Amino acid sequence: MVAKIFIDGEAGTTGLQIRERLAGRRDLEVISIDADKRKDLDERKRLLNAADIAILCLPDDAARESVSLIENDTTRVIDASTAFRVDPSWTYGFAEMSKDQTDAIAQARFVANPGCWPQGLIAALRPLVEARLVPGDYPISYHGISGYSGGGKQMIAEYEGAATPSQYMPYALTFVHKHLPEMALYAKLNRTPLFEPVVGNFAQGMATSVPLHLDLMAEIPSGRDLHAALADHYAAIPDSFVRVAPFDSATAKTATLDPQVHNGTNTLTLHVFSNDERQQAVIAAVYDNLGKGASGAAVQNLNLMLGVGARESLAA
Ligand SMILES: NC(=O)C1=CN([C@@H]2O[C@H](COP(=O)(O)OP(=O)(O)OC[C@H]3O[C@@H](n4cnc5c(N)ncnc54)[C@H](OP(=O)(O)O)[C@@H]3O)[C@@H](O)[C@H]2O)C=CC1
Ligand SMILES: CC(=O)N[C@@H](CCC(=O)OP(=O)(O)O)C(=O)O
Repeated sequence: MVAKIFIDGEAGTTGLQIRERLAGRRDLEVISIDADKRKDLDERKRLLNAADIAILCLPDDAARESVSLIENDTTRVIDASTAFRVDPSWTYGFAEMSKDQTDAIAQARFVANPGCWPQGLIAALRPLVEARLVPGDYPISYHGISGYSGGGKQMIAEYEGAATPSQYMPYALTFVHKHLPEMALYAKLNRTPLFEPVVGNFAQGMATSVPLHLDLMAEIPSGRDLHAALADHYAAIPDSFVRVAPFDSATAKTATLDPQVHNGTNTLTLHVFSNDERQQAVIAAVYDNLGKGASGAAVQNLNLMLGVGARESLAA
């Protein structure tokens, strides 16, 4: 059976990159909405109900509207927005998060695709919290830089239309970013992280970091302990797109932290930097905001839900 896929929001930044990845697939048919009916409620409803899997690439309110338009009990949904990420009746679409998550996504009817910022934090911290190397109440700070496509069509237009676009723009300095509940829930933190995001003057890609004062841990881990816990976790995940850079090369090659290094792929690489004498470490993550951060992850989840090869349409 050829699965019917409808991308609601296919003309947006995330939707377009999903379309590109799915072009040429023979196991599925992308059913498209006419350009002049993109926001026509009846037409969206018709296509949402005709699809085997609907991928929502919309602002939160429009994504909620799409879900409410589904009247059958068969259309499955992957939602790229923030609307359902901490909803317990949805399955969180970060396949590498735990050993069971791949199967949970494969079976799920409603999958919430992860946010771009949360993925770097969850990838870096959840295995360390589960291994009790970092306590859940540790005061986490999370910093990162994203390409401007992270802000969708509007931010792309602002940057590409400006005579002198900002090179380095910190934002969310009220510390109430919409991704905080998702970060805390899935990284298993019971204290809200202090999050300081930055947008840079480049289109795509991101690099994030979590600094850790190891002397504040009950049992002080070494950098190698942190690295081993992360490497063991991701080695046990089938078809993981999360890689852990070798410990030694990570400390030697900071050039690999270029936020654009994984653009066009679905790879997320973690690096562990540490100084055991000073009892300090940083876990860094590098990935594409429109790869593993959004469109790539959506295709990874689609592949799991369709039961096809995990790497179909995805460059690693
Ligand atoms: N960009 C990124 O890196 C990431 C984005 N996301 C999430 O993915 C979702 C889409 O983001 P992104 O692609 O960046 O956003 P864009 O603004 O680039 O695209 C959103 C699209 O949705 C369309 N749209 C808006 N309202 C409606 C509606 N009521 N009915 C039908 N279509 C509508 C827009 O049309 P129009 O332009 O005409 O208004 C636009 O084409 C968001 O929830 C975002 O938070 C998640 C992770 C990363
Ligand atoms: C650079 C930029 O503005 N990024 C967006 C996040 C993009 C993203 O991840 O979208 P979701 O909110 O759906 O996860 C922000 O910080 O709000």
